[in-house]
Parts: sequence; structure tokens; C-alpha cells
Amino acid sequence: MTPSSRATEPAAPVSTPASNPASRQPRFVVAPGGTLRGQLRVPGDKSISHRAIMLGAIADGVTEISGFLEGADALATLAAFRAMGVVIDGPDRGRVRVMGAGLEGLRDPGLALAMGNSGTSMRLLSGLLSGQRFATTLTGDASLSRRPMRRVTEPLRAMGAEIETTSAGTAPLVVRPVANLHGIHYRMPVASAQVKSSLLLAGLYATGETCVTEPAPTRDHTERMLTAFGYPLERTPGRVCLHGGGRLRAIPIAVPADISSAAFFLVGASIAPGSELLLQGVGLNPTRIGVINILRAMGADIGVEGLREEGAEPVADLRVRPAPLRGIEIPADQVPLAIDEFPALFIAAACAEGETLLTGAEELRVKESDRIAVMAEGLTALGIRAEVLPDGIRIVGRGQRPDVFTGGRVHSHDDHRIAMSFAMAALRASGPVEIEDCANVDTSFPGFAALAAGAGLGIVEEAA
Ligand SMILES: O=C(O)C1=C[C@@H](OP(=O)(O)O)[C@@H](O)[C@H](O)C1
Ligand SMILES: C=C(OP(=O)(O)O)C(=O)O
Repeated sequence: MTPSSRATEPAAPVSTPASNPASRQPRFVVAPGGTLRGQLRVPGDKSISHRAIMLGAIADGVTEISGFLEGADALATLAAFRAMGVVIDGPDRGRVRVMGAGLEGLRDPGLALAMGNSGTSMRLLSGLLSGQRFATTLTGDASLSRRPMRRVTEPLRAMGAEIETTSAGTAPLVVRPVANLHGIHYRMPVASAQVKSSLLLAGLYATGETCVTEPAPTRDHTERMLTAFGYPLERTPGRVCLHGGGRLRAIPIAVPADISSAAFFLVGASIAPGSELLLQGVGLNPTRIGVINILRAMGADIGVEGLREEGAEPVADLRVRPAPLRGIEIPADQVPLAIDEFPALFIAAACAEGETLLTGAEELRVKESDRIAVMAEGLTALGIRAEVLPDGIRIVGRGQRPDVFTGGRVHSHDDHRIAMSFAMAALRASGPVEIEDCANVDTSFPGFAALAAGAGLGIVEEAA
């Protein structure tokens, strides 16, 4: 079981369509039916792109990044380090050069750092900034300003950090300089790579040992990249420790294609008869492959070709063909390994024979939107029976029939993953699927509509 969020951490309230009547954002209109065919490479991994900038900025030497995700979230991280005096060239077609300023080389930005929609930027930076000699303010957009931050501020305070939140434990965050941070041994109540990474980054500046124990495995890109930058870490199953005061040595980083973005195409090609897709260079870190494990358990036909190691991460091409899917109870141990892919997996569940049950996933309620409530709302609007549970969802699949979904209009609630998931639903719909509020897709997947259209999805992005 994934432990629940603490009671002190409110779930993000969902904005209803009624509260956003005159959407001025681009929308997707997706024609029903079609197939997905060909070869494509989805953009770079968002988690790794953030970390490449962060570690490159505090390393000694020049970090050459290729495959960097030029999406709004990773660009917010890049802009924050530029504001702190780090010289960064690019991005230019995924290439970025970060002139490392060293661990002590960041400078007072003199203005608030805007993290936009990006939880990863805000939570990881709160740790890194706790060790600086200047004060910073971190702000977020409306969605990020609703998300729980005590999960990082409480353990950071236990390390001696001075951080202020609103009385609700949300952004803006004000991080003040302190004379000394000290390492702690922290057992995370929530399985969160963002919390783990935040504490490790603070730990670089702390005296003594910082150890983080996780209740279930979470993505380990920070640990892999720190090791690749030559920073000594001690890893045992479920636990990572480091000592402050070391140095990072710049290395080139090739960012793999993001499995979280590939997930929409894995689902789309699995549910659309006649499809065959080769997704190139996808990152297959074992802590990220829950979506493949779950789809395969449902009967999906996903082949792994050319498995290789690039940088510190395993990468492969994924070949996906349609297959009859069956509903399953999603194994608890897969939940953190597929945490961002559930909106796409719910579309697969609707196309499966029988029920799919997800529990232990209350974390989905505090992402960019309440992804349980928002997906249930959209699935219902498209004729699917979905029951909301406190920590998950039950979806009644409609099996092999060609028209699983009715056409209709759904709202993304400003959540990129919701918008792209419902775009794939059109492949098995009886009428057009219209998706409102799609600007946010640019946070993780710029160019989604064009790439999906190139593969055969009948998607049109209508300007605001
Ligand atoms: O560390 C990261 O890069 C991320 C960790 C996950 O969040 P949590 O750590 O809050 O689960 C994930 O949902 C997010 O998209 C990216
Ligand atoms: C939850 C996500 O990102 P973040 O927490 O960085 O906003 C996501 O990309 O699905």
C-alpha cells in the first residue's frame, strides 16, 4: 500500500468548468476512430531534464545536455538558475550547455523565482535553496499554489532550514539563509521522489549525513545523476544516504524520451485496431516502468527492442501493437512506478473487458488537478461507468466493441496529462472528442498535437 498523504496536506480543490466559463485556451478537437502507425520519438524526460539543469548548475565544469525537454516546466527550472547567475546556453533543439557555478556559486536572483505549474521545480529547489546564503521566494501558478508543500518544508525545517509557506502549507515559499543545515535521517510518510530529492539536494549543503527512507520505491533519477556527477552516495534497498560538503563534476547528459509522454501512445496503439508504433529511445528506468507492467498485465502487446544504457539510465525502443485488454486490480507495488500515467491507463481500462480497480493512489488527488475526480468526470461525460473511491477509482470496461466512448466534451482542468489522455480516447469513440483548456500540454509535451496527428490521430488544435 502507498501511505496516504498526511492530514495536514489538503487535497487540491478541483476547479469546475462552471468556475472557468470562458476558456481562452487552445482546445483539442479529435475525430473519432483512426490508427496510430509509424516511428516516433516523444520529447525528453521531464524529471531528468530538471535534474540535469539543477546538478549542472552546481557542478564544477560544463554540463552538455542533449534531448532536453523544452517544455514549460523544465524551462522554469532553467530560468530560475539563469536568474541565480548561472550561464546557460540554449535550449537549441534539445541542446543546453550549463556552465557550472559550483556548489557555492549561485547568486541572489533579486526577484521571486516563478515555478509556473511545476511541482518538481518548486519541491526540489526548496531543498537546494535551503543551503544558499541568500533568501529566495518561489511562486507558482494557480494549480501549483494549491499543492501541498509541507511534505518538503517540514523535513527541511528539521534540517535547520528556514522556510515559510502560507497558513495552508502552500506556495509561495520563502526560503531564508541559515548559518548551518544539518543532516537528518528521514522516513518519508509518502512515497515521493520529489521529497526524497529535495532532502538530498539540501543534504549537499548540510553537515553530517542525510538519509532518506522511502515506503515504496520511487524514481531514482537524482541518485543516478548524483553518482554520475561523481558524488558519493550510499544506497541500500529503500534507503539513500549522502554526506554534505562533496563536489559535483560536470558530465554530458543525454536525456531519454519521456516514458510518461510515451504512455499516451502506448495506450493509443494498444486500443486502436490496425495500429503499430515504434517509440524510439524511451527511458526505461525500473522505477518508471509501471505503465508497461500494468498494460502488459491487462494483455497489451509491448515489445522492448535494443535495450541499452545511455548516460546513467536504461533506454530502449518500444514496439506496440493492439491487443484485447482485460480489466485488472492494479497491484499496489506498481502505483508509485506509474504515478503520472494513470490518466492514460484509465483510458485503457475503459477499453478493457471487465472492471479495473485502482486503490492506494490518493497521491493522484494532489497533482496538477485531482486526477481521480477529473478523470471520472471526463469518463462519465464519454459514457463510461466510473466510481470514485477515496484513494482510487473503479472503471467498468466496455471491452472489444469498436465504440467504447461516446463523443463529447471534456475539461482538462488545466492538467496536461488529462488533456492528452482524452485525446487518445477518440480512437475508440463514436463521435468527436472535444477537450477544453489544453494550454497546459506544453508543460510536459510541446508539439503533442502535431506528433500525434503525424502518427494518425485525427487531432486538431484550435487556437484560443
Ligand atoms: O521527482 C520527479 O521528477 C517527479 C516525481 C513525482 O511526484 P511525487 O514525488 O510527488 O510523487 C511525479 O508525479 C512528478 O511528475 C515528477
Ligand atoms: C505531477 C506532475 O508534475 P509536477 O509534480 O512536477 O508538477 C506531472 O508531470 O504529472
